[in-house]
Amino acid sequence: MPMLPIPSQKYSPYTPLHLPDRQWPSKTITRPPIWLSTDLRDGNQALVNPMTVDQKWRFLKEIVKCGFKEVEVAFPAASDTDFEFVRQVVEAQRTGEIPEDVWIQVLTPARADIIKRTVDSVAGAKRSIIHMYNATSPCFRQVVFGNTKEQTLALAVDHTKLVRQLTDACTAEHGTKFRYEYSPETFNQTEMEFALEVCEAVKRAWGRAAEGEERIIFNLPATVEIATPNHYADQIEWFCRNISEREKVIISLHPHNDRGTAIAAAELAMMAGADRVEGTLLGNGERTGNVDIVILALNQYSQGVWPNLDLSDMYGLIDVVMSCTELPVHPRHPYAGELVFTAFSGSHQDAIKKGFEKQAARHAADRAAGRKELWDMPYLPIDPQDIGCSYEAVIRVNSQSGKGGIAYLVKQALKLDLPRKMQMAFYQVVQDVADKSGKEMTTEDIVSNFCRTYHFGGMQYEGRLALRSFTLVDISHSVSSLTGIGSHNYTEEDVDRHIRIDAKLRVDGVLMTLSGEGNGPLSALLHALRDHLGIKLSIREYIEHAIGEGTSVQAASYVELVPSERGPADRSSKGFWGVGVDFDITYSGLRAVLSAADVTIGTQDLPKLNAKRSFNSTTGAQVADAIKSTLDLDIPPRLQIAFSELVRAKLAQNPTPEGLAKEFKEAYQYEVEGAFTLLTYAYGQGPNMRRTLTGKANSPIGEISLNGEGNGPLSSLLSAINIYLSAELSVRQYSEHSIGEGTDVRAASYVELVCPPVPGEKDRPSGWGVAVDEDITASSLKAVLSCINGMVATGKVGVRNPKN
Ligand SMILES: CC(=O)SCCNC(=O)CCNC(=O)[C@H](O)C(C)(C)COP(=O)(O)OP(=O)(O)OC[C@H]1O[C@@H](n2cnc3c(N)ncnc32)[C@H](O)[C@@H]1OP(=O)(O)O
Ligand SMILES: CC(C)C(=O)C(=O)O
Repeated sequence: MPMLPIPSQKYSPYTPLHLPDRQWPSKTITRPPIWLSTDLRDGNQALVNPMTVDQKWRFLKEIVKCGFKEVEVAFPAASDTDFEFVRQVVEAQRTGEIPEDVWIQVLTPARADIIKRTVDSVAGAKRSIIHMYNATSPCFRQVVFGNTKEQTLALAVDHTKLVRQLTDACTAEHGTKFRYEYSPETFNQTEMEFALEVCEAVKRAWGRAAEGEERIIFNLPATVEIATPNHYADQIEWFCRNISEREKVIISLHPHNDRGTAIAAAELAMMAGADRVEGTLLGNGERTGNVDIVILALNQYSQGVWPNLDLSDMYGLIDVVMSCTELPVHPRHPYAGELVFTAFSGSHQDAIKKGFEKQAARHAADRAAGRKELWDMPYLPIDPQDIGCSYEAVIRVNSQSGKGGIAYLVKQALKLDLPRKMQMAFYQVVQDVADKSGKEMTTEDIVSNFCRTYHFGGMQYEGRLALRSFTLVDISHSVSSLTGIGSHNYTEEDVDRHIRIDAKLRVDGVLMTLSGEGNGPLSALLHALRDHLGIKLSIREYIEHAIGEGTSVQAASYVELVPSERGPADRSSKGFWGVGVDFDITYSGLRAVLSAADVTIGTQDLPKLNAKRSFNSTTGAQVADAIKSTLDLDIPPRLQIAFSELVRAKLAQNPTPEGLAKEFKEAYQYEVEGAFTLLTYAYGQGPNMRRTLTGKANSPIGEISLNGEGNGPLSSLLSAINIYLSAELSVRQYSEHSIGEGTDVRAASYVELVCPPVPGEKDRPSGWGVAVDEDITASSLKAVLSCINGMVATGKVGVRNPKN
C-alpha cells in the first residue's frame, strides 16, 4: 500500500492539552535531573540477543563509573539469567564492588506472582527501588486488558499494596531499604485527569510518601512518542501542578523516540518541572530507542551546567555500549559519532581554523586578566577534548575542502603557519590529488604531499637543490668570515650591506660549492643559483615565525620566488613558494629559497641549463672534453671557464688534448709535487659539533703540524694552514665526483679558494686545486693543498713562518 494522499482518513492528530498559562517556555535548565539508566532493562529487552551476564556486568560497571546513582538492572521475572544477575548485583553491593549509594531498581508488571519474584530478587540489597507499571491509556485499557477505568485503577492500587506488604517484610528480614516507583504506562496517551487519579490512588495505597529520600516516584512515560515535544511538556507541567503533596513526589520522565524528538521532549519536560529522567546511554531501547542520556547530559554541559555524570572517556563508553548491545553507533550520533567534530567542507574548516587561532589569543588575554576562558568556536558546540576526543579528527580533507582546513592540518602536524598565498598554492596540490582519487586524504597523505612538494622534512624528501653548509662573508666594510653554524643577524633590507655566500649544495646528487654576492644571504644565494646554474629568480615575499619557545625555538621561513625577468613587482607572474625550518634563521631562509627554487625548476634539465648559460660553452666544453678524455676528470663549470681563459691567453689556437692536460696539471698542481704535501691527517668531531683536523705536512719551512677546526674538512684544513700563509684563504666553490665503480672507485675533488677582498681592488686573487684519492676526505684535503700550491707558485699568496 502506498502512502495515502489524505492521511487524515487513517490517522488522527493528538488532542492538545488546554494549558494557556503554561510556564515552561520561559524556564531554563539550570541543574541536572536525577538520572536513571535503564540500559540493562529497557535497553536489554529491545535487543535481538539480550545481554549475557558478562555483558551486563561490563555495562553496569561503566554506568556506575559515569556516576549514575540509580540503575534499573533487570526485569528479574523475565528469565533465570536476569534473576541471577540481580542476585549477583545485590551480592556485589554487599561486598562493596557496587557502591552502597547506588539504588538497584527492578521492574515488575502489576501481577502478584511477578511482584513476589521481583522483591525476592533484591532481598538483601542495601537500597532498591521497586518499579511497577500498568498501562492506563484508553487503547491499552480496551485492547490489551479489556479493563474499565475502575479496574485499571484497582490493578494499580491492589498491586501497590502488595509491593508495600512484600517490601516491608523484606526490610524486616534483610534490612533492605526500599523506595517505590509507579509508572502509568502510556501516560502521554492517557487522559490527564485519569492518570492523575490513578497516581493519587497509588500514593495513598503506598502510604509512605514523605519528603526527601522517601518521595514516591511517579514515572510518566511517553511509551510511544505521538506528539510534538511541547505537548509532553504541557502534560508534565499540568501533572506537576495538580498532583497533591508535590514535595513528597519525584516526577520522572521516560521518553521514547518514535518521532525523533525524545531529547527535545525530555528537555522541555524538565523545564516543565520534572525531577528525574530515565533513559539509556546512546539511546538504545524499544523501537527507535529511549531518550539518550549522553546527549541530554552533554547538552547541559554545553550550557555550563555540570550534569552530574562524567563522560570524559567517550571512547571507552562507546566501546562498552557497542560490545554489550552489539549495535553500532551512527557516525553522526551527537557527541559520540565518529564524524561529529569533523569538518570536511572548506568554509567550515576555515571557520574552525580561525576559531582556534582567535580563541588561543583570547584565552591568553583572559588568563592574564584572570577571566574565565570561555569556549566560543564556530561549528563546535563543545570542546572535543573534554570528552576524550582529540582535535586530530576535527578537520578532515577531501575534494570539498579548502585551503584553511589543509593549512590547519599542516600546522597541527608540522607546526608550520603557512602564509595565506602559500596556503593557496598548496591547496591546488591537494585538490589535484583529492579530485583524482575522489577519496578522503588523511593527515598523513597531506603531510607527505607537503613534504614532497616543498622538499621539507629531512633527507628522504630532499630535492634537486639541497643545502649542506654555507659560509657568509661580509664584504661591505670589513672582512669577517662567518660559517653556516650559529645565528647571524642579516636582513635583506639592509641595502648597504654586501654579503658573499659560499654555499655547499647537493645539486642533482653532486656536491658542489656555489658562490654569489648580494645585499643579504638570500639574495647572495639567488645570485649563486643564477651564476652557476642559470636559475634566475627573485624574491617577492618573505615571511618567518618562531616554532616553540625557549632554548628549543626554531625559525620557520617562507619564500615566494618569481622569475627574475618579470620582476617581483609584476603581480601577474606566477610565484613559487618554499619553506625552510632550522634553529638558525639564516639557514631556514636559505632552505626556503632552495625549496622554492626546487619547485620552480621542477624536472627542468639543470646540467644542460648550467652548461649553456653559465659560461662560454664552446671553449669551456672543448677544454672539458679534452681533460675528460686525457685525465678522466669532469671539471666543474667555473673551473672550465677559468681554465679556458688561461688556455686562451697562454696556448696556441688549437692545442692538442695532451697539451691541455699538461697545462692543466701545471696550472692546478695536479699530480705535481708542490710547496705543501699532506703527510698524515686525522679528521673527527670536536665539541659543539665542530669538526677537527690534525696532521702533518711538508712545507717550504719544513715539516709543519696541522691543527684546525671548522664545519667540514675544507674549513678545518684552512683554519690549520692559513697561519702559514700571507693571506687568509676561504673556499668559494667545492665539488666532487667519483671515478670508476665498485671497489676501484676514487673521488675527484675540485676546490676554488679565494683571498680576502682588498679595499679598492675589484678582483680578489683566487685559484683552483684538483686532487684524486681513494679516500674522499683525503682527496678534498689534497685539492686544497694543490690549490694553495698553485697560488704560491703564481705568487698570489706567500708562505710565512708563524713563529717569526
Ligand atoms: C513498556 C515496557 O517496556 S514494559 C516492560 C516490558 N518488558 C518485558 O515484557 C520484558 C519481560 N517480560 C517477560 O519476560 C514476560 O512478558 C513476562 C515473564 C513478564 C510475562 O510473561 P507471560 O506470562 O508469558 O505473559 P506475556 O508476556 O504474554 O504478557 C502478557 C500478559 O501480561 C499482562 N500484562 C501486561 N502488562 C501488564 C502489566 N503492566 N500489569 C499487569 N499485567 C500485565 C497482559 O495483559 C497479558 O495478560 P493475559 O495473558 O492475561 O492476556
Ligand atoms: C515500564 C514503562 C516505564 C516503560 O518502559 C514505558 O512505558 O516505556
